Amino acid sequence: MNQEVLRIENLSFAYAHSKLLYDNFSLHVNIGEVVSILGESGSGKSTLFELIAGNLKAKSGTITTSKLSQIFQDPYTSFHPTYTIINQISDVAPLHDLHQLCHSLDLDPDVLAQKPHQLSGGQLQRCSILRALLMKPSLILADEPTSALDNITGLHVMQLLMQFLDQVGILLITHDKNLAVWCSDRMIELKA
Ligand SMILES: Nc1ncnc2c1ncn2[C@@H]1O[C@H](COP(=O)(O)OP(=O)(O)OP(=O)(O)O)[C@@H](O)[C@H]1O
Repeated sequence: MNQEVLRIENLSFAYAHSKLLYDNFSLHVNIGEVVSILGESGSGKSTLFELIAGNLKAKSGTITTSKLSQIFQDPYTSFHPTYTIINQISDVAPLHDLHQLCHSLDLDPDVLAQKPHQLSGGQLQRCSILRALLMKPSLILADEPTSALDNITGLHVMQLLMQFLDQVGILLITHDKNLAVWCSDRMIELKA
């Protein structure tokens, strides 16, 4: 049976004094699925994540979500610059599966003792995925997780993330249609 990790039903939302950005919008994500959200700048992709994360309140409709973790576009701004990676990860997540996950993510555990600027963008984005997975989510919201990386590194990071689809569903924001076609079960194109 499909295990649903996100259900959005008849969502409507507008920022104050602005036109409706979402009007009766519905979407669902199951474990094992990658659902991509595409759309030009200003079409409301980041706003959707803010609504799902509970940082914004819908005007009407319902959003039902399982435990979620987020991965952001720029790994350098996802970590505090002055603390080591391991300090920042241990602040928010239990470390039981750390070594096994490092292995799956092709990450040398020694890099976790470093500070963010000492790592490459690809290494640091794998650290963001590590942090997200240690929180044991069933839903991952990934906002342009590969766009700060070169194509080959980005594809590798996406492949590593997709290994965990037996445990999670992924909602992916991307501008990259080729990436979306390659990795998605479903694609939703928002209009500005
Ligand atoms: N806090 C806010 N208050 C008012 N309007 C906002 C706010 N945040 C975003 N908007 C507007 O809402 C619309 C959708 O913005 P959003 O950031 O969700 O788009 P996006 O598709 O993620 O864009 P991009 O691809 O450039 O990141 C835009 O017109 C934007 O100007």
